[in-house]
Amino acid sequence: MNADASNQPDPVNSADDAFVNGQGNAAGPGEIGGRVIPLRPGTRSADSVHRASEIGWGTQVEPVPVNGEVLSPGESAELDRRLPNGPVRDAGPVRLLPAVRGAVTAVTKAAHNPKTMVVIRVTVLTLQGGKSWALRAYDAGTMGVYRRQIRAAEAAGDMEGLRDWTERREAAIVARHQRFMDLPKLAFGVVKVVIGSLVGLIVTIVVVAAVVHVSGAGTFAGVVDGVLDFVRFMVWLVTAAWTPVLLGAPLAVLYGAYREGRRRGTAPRWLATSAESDVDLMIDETTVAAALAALRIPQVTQYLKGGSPLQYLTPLRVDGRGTHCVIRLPAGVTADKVARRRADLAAGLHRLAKEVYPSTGSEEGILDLWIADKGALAAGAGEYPLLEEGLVDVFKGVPFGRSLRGEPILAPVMERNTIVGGMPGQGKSSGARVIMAGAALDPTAELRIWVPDANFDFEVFKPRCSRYVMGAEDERIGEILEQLRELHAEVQHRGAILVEHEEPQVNRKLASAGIGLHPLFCLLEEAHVAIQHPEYGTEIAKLLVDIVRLGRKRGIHVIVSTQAPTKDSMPRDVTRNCSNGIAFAVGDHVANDALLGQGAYAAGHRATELIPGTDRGTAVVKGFAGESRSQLAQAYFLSVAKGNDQVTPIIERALAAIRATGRVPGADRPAPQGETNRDLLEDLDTVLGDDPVRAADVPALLSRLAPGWAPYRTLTGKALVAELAAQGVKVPSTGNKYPVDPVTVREALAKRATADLDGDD
Ligand SMILES: Nc1ncnc2c1ncn2[C@@H]1O[C@H](COP(=O)(O)OP(=O)(O)OP(=O)(O)O)[C@@H](O)[C@H]1O
Repeated sequence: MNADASNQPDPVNSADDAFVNGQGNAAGPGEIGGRVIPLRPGTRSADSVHRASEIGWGTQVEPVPVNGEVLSPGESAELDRRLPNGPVRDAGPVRLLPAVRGAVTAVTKAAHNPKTMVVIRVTVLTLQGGKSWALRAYDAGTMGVYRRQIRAAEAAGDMEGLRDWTERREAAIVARHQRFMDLPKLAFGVVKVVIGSLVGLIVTIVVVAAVVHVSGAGTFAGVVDGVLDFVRFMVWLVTAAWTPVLLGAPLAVLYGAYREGRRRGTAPRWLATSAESDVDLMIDETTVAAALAALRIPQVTQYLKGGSPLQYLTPLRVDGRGTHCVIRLPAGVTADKVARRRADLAAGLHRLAKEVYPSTGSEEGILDLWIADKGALAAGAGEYPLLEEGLVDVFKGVPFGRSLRGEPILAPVMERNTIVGGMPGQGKSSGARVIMAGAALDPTAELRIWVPDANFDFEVFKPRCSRYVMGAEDERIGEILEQLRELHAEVQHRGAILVEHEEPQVNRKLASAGIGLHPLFCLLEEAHVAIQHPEYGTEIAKLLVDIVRLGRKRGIHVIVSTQAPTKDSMPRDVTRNCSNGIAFAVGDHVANDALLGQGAYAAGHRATELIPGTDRGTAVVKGFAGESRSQLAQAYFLSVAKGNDQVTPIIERALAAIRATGRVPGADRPAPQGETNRDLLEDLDTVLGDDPVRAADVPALLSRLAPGWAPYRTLTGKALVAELAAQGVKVPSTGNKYPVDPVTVREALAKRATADLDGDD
């Protein structure tokens, strides 16, 4: 609102001016005339500023008529209320002219009327859809895809790519030309087929009519009349349907254009209505380029600024539940750099971080990008397929999850071992549980589960297991060691059975033959806890190495689960012999390669690119689809939570299937009992011959006699002498050799026996 600068002072403006200039009006109270103070630039319209500079300080201001009306504070507040953006600031209390007020009210109403907004939005989207079709038609007509790739290869100095795309373009032109040349031939062929069909139809009608006539079932003319009636009906039907079809066609085209416009997702944001919050952004070359540009990586920005399109090694194409492409990034940018900005990239693509999977392709500078359709991954892998019914043949694999593309993934388990790893809480136990649930559903399979930790995760499997140990206490880990020794012996035994049957490895036939070669699934959870146990760890590690190395071909599948495998927490020979690798989010390339194989990180198989939390339940899996390939998998999830225990019904179903055929495989053999007590004097009596033996050499003899008895493994000569002294057997020092004399030992034994007898009396 312009100031009224006439000689007649505007009381409102005067107050305003005084405020903005920081001084009062020069005229005293009651004075009408006085010095006119020009307005400070920036607080008034350009027009008034311009005039102020023209007139200079203290110049008489020309009167300018202004359409306005002085309002009372009440009227001013009422106007504020009606105007769309709340109270008017710095405008002074004014009343609009009726015509302007009408227009403002109409526009305001329209802008706030959802129906009007929808109409505008639909119109804009339909027009944009039409434009998109036109551009696509132009693109297709002028071989746009090839054109852009040729430019991109040229810009990147990629001569091979340039040659390749040029050749592809030429081949496409030749093919199109050929199709064009073939058109007359095609049309002629269609005409021939139509005429042939007509003639065939007429002949058939004539033959049928003749047969009807001859057989006396009707007359020749009757059949022909019937056919003619049918033809007349069809003509009538087409004529009747023609008008609605003609009227509906433009509507269908408009609807198609609207859909196309929505897919492009480029309608102005201010036109979005709450009903369309699910509008998807169409993923195409432009949106991908824009999302990459928004990362503000200098080389990418510079490259795109130069007008060169991105170089697509695999152009964008629909891939299962999303879109996939492979891009050669501008020189100096690694795919890893982009992958590390995954959340930012996702924001640019209007996706959640877990819906965008950038990874390193076959070279550092090649970006493999998969973008899920909006919301497509929300349901995770979905329901475990064998939740309600079904059994498994482990020779065909067990259900594990779904690829991001949505295809079910089976984990191959025979002749393999599996290592599962990742940061805490990312899904290791759940992943192992899914594999073991699958194994449980094969009635021929035996299950052994060892959890060296106080952990409920696998308790529900207990009834299906032939061996189950859970707990972090030393005794529990000692038990695990015992059972690994038993398994180690079984590996050897199975080898002998295979030799007997002249087979190199267990197959389905042998596995089902009841000769001790049934599939055996062993899970060692939190394996690092057992392997790093101060007393039993070394032997556990040694046994594991042998079992994973030799057990594969003998029908034994070992799953080791650990957090971040290092050379101390997981022997290299174990990781090397696990051809299945399941890596949930990991912290560094060392853990990555331990899970996915040496060199996996360098080859672009990177669980380091998974985001802890965001990607819970999603893993990079190796060995599930060919040895050299890895893929991203969403694991099925089987809850064992109280009130939502999904595993127990599976175990019950598995047990019912087993009862129909026999017993839980392996459960008939009692678990090896860890040694709870040994008698030192009895053992010395056994290991010592007739001559005295140096005390330092005796522990080795005792260990050989009872390898499972931990105290013998740590026993020293000096400790032995002390222990014998405590039991009444004196060992002389004799030249510092401390010979343990079998005679003294046997005397002590006899003495003890007599004392026992005396006690009994
Ligand atoms: N495939 C999945 N789908 C959905 N949620 C999952 C999936 N896997 C795991 N989760 C969620 O993550 C939680 C932790 O999973 P889990 O116990 O398997 O992790 P972990 O890696 O074994 O953790 P820790 O190392 O602490 O034992 C689960 O309770 C579950 O809520």
